[in-house]
Amino acid sequence: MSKCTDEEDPTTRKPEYDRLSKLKAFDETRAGVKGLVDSGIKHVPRMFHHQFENNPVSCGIQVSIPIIDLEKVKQNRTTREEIVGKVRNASKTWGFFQVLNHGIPMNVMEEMKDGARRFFEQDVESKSRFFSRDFTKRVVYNSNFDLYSAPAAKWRDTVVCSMAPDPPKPEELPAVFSDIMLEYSKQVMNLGYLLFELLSEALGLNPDYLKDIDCAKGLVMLSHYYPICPQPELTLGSSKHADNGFLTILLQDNVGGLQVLHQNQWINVPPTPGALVINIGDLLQLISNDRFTSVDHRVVTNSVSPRVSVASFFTTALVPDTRLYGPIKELLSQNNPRKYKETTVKDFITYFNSKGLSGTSPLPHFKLSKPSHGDK
Ligand SMILES: O=C(O)CCC(=O)C(=O)O
Ligand SMILES: [Fe+2]
Repeated sequence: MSKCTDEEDPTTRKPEYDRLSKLKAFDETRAGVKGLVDSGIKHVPRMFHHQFENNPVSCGIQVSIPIIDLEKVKQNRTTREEIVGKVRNASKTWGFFQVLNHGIPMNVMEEMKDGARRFFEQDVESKSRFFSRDFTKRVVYNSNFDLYSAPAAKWRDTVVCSMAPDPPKPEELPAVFSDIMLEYSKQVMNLGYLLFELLSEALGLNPDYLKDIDCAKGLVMLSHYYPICPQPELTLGSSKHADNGFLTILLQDNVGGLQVLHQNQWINVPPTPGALVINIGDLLQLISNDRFTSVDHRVVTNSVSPRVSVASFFTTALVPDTRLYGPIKELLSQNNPRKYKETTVKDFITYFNSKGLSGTSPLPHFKLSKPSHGDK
């Protein structure tokens, strides 16, 4: 076994552990976690070992995030209001829901997952062209965006691409999935517009409100590959975190592994044919003054099947933007005073990144020490 894998044979474990050089050696392979698995690794290297907290995993099949059927969203006022009510409840109590009949054709979703899988399953040389840690680049492939700052590395590889407001030219994207990335992201933008309308209405605002303040302006797409893991009990595909943007639309394959923290229990989000998973991000919680909730989630690994997911983040994190976001004034009242300071998306993300995916919410940092009745 080569040194870069950091694989530890328990019988020859050495007392000293130079974590940084292990991380560097791993990073320099540019082959990601998939490269470790392809090399035949039998033990999860120490840099991937996670501290597990005590929250139990719910074994009940009766608890699950809500599933909302959008089919009748444009049929008439009553059906629309019913759907808006479900979106409001789910966004408050769960921060997560799945949507069906959302308008993105099944074949586009399937091709997007196949395309992402093709990218990761090609040879290392082809992927290396996109290997970088500089997120100002249009396409960035690496393993663990916070490899050097997080307490433990995650068992996954990712390719990140900024798709809006300035869509890439096909030749800027990896050829193995450029066409489907463009098609899928166009469809995701349309679904995003609809979801932001429903969320605006759920807050009692006019349907265009959230779009008009640029919540749907930026789209960053993360395609994740979670290789098979020889010791799933030691590591995580994604550690506990909440998403920092406005909204996330997640496409997952049929393997499963995503869990949402609800009432201190990890609840599985079962793959549901044709469905997309939607979750509220931290910035939407902030501007809704806590009417919506950004909820912690994680991904567990397994030893049976690699998993692919595509997370589309509505965020202007990668766009120069000086707009200030604070609790929406129309939502504030004597009984509902403002809870947060204003921030730019850039400052919010910079603070978030300084913590890595450590599971610590950035929201308390932007909270006013005393809710304010001023400027409601
Ligand atoms: O792969 C998943 O199911 C979740 C990914 C995720 O949480 C993220 O990209 O923020
Ligand atoms: Fe996430």
